[in-house]
Amino acid sequence: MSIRYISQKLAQQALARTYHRKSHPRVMVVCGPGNQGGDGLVAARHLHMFRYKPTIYLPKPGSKDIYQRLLRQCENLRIPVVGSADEFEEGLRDQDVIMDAIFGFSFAPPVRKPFDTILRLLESSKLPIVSIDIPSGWSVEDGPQPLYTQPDDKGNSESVPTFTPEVLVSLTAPKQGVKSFKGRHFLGGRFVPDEMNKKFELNLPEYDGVDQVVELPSNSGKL
Ligand SMILES: NC(=O)C1=CN([C@@H]2O[C@H](COP(=O)(O)OP(=O)(O)OC[C@H]3O[C@@H](n4cnc5c(N)ncnc54)[C@H](OP(=O)(O)O)[C@@H]3O)[C@@H](O)[C@H]2O)[C@@H](O)CC1
Repeated sequence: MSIRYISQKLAQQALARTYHRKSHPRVMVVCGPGNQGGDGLVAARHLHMFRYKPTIYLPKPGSKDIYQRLLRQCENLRIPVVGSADEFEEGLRDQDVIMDAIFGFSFAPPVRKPFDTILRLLESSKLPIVSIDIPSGWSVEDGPQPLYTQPDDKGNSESVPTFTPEVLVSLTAPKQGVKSFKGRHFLGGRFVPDEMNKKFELNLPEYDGVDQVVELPSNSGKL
């Protein structure tokens, strides 16, 4: 089984440890077009299997075959999928928590449409947010930075707010840019060989029993 197939399930596990399905059953899973969006689709499927009520928002579905197949699995389970920003904004009124699976480590500013609108909606939402790997819009190296839209034909660009999630689920190892993160921070990806851990001085924590996620000490993006 590949790293991707294992790691995709971890976001659901970390969310479930923080937001119980009885208090927070409705989860809006916002999926980007890359591998992180694929992780979001797997998390949505697992949330469904664990009796949450996920809704998927796909502003720009990924074109890879695996992405399409992951989406098909969600559709087969009748997990609702919304495609427009209006539906998303409307749908947010009936949610308990947002899972941010928009951008991971391949995000490169400036922000292209329609993701500027989506990041604004997330920032203004009063709902708790669980981000996968790195909060969308943050720099993977430098954390939250001033963010702008791609310049229009006249060279004008607008500022786009960044948000800070309540919960972060780092995959494999926390990224440099989340050192300042102060919310609940989980790490998933119990598949790094000891040799690699030592060689790159990752200083990864021990996982308990057969757990696939481990909670990191509060206020510590650094291991
Ligand atoms: N690979 C692995 O081994 C593992 C990966 N894992 C997970 O995958 C994540 C990395 O996945 P990734 O590399 O596919 O890219 P990702 O961060 O999802 O987004 C790229 C997409 O975003 C888009 N986009 C970018 N910039 C943009 C902008 N300014 N404005 C608008 N759009 C923009 C860009 O779209 P496009 O250029 O196609 O329009 C592209 O398709 C990683 O963080 C972790 O979560 C785990 O499962 C562990 C194993």
